[in-house]
Amino acid sequence: MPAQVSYARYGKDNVRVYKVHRDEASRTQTVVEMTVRVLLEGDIETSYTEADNSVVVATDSMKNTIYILAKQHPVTPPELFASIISNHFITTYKHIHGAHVKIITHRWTRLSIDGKPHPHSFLRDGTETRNVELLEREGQGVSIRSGIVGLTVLKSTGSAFHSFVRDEYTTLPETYDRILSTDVNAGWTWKRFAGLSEVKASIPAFDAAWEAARNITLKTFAEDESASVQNTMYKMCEQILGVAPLVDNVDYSLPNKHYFEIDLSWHKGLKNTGKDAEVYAPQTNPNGLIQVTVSRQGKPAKL
Ligand SMILES: O=c1[nH]c(=O)c2[nH]c(=O)[nH]c2[nH]1
Repeated sequence: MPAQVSYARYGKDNVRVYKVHRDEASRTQTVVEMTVRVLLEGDIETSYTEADNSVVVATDSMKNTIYILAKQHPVTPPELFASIISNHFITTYKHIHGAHVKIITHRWTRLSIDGKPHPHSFLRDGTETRNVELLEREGQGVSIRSGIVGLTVLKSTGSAFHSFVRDEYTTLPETYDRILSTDVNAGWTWKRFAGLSEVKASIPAFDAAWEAARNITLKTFAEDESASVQNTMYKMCEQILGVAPLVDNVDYSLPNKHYFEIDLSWHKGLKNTGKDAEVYAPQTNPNGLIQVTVSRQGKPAKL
C-alpha cells in the first residue's frame, strides 16, 4: 500500500508537577500544582516509517526536561512557563520545528484560619482549573489560548427561555423563571507573539486577563436577567474583549445542565409546579451544549 505520514506529533502527557516557593522574609510558602502535556513536531517521519529512532527525543526525556525547566524558571504565569517549554525544545533540537504545550493549573487556595491567611496550608476549592494551550512553530511565532475549565455555577432564578421555534417537534414550555446551571469552559486567544521575549514582555497581562475573565463570567452569570445561555455568554465575551486588548477572540462552551420540575399533584394534590415549584429533579443527560467564539469586528476567528 503506498502510504505517507500526513501529520505526526508525539510527546508526554499528564506530567504532574508541584513547585513550592519559600519566602524566607515573610515565612510564607506558595505552591503551584500543574499537569503538563508536551507534543513535538518536526522531521520525525522516519521514526514512524523506517523505525529510525535517531530522530526521537524520548518522551521520558521530555518529562525530565519539564522538571528541570520548572526548577530553573518561574512556573507562573502558566502562559510564560508554556512558552519557556516550547522555546526550549525548538531551540535545543534542530529537527524539531513545532511544540504544543498544554498546562492545567489546579487550585490550591490559601487557607484562612481564624480570619488570617495561613503561611503554608491550602484548600482544593473546587474542580476549576486554569488552562493554557500553546503552539509554537519555528518562524511562525507563538499562539496561546488561555482558559478556565470546570467552574460549576448555578442560579436559582433570573433566567428565562421563551419565544423559541415552536412547531410539531416542540414540547418544551415557555419559561420565564428557571434554574440555570453550567460548567464554565471559557477561553481567550491572544494575538500571536513573535517568540518567548514577546511573551515575557506581556507577563502582567496574563494574570490580569484570567482574573478579569473569571470575574466577568461570575458577575455576568449572577447579574444578567438571562434570556438564554446564548445571550448571556455573548455578554461575557464582549466584556472580556473590552478589558483585554491583547486578546483577539473569546470563546465559551457551556453545557445547559437542566433541572426539571416534578409534578406531584397525583399525591394529595401537592402543588410543585410553576410558582409553587420547590423540589426539582437535576438531570445528568442529555444536556444542552451552547458554544460561541466572539472576535473583534474585522477580525473573524479562524474556525
Ligand atoms: O438557553 C437556552 N438555549 C437554548 O438553545 C435552549 N434550548 C432548550 O431546550 N433550552 C434552552 N435554553
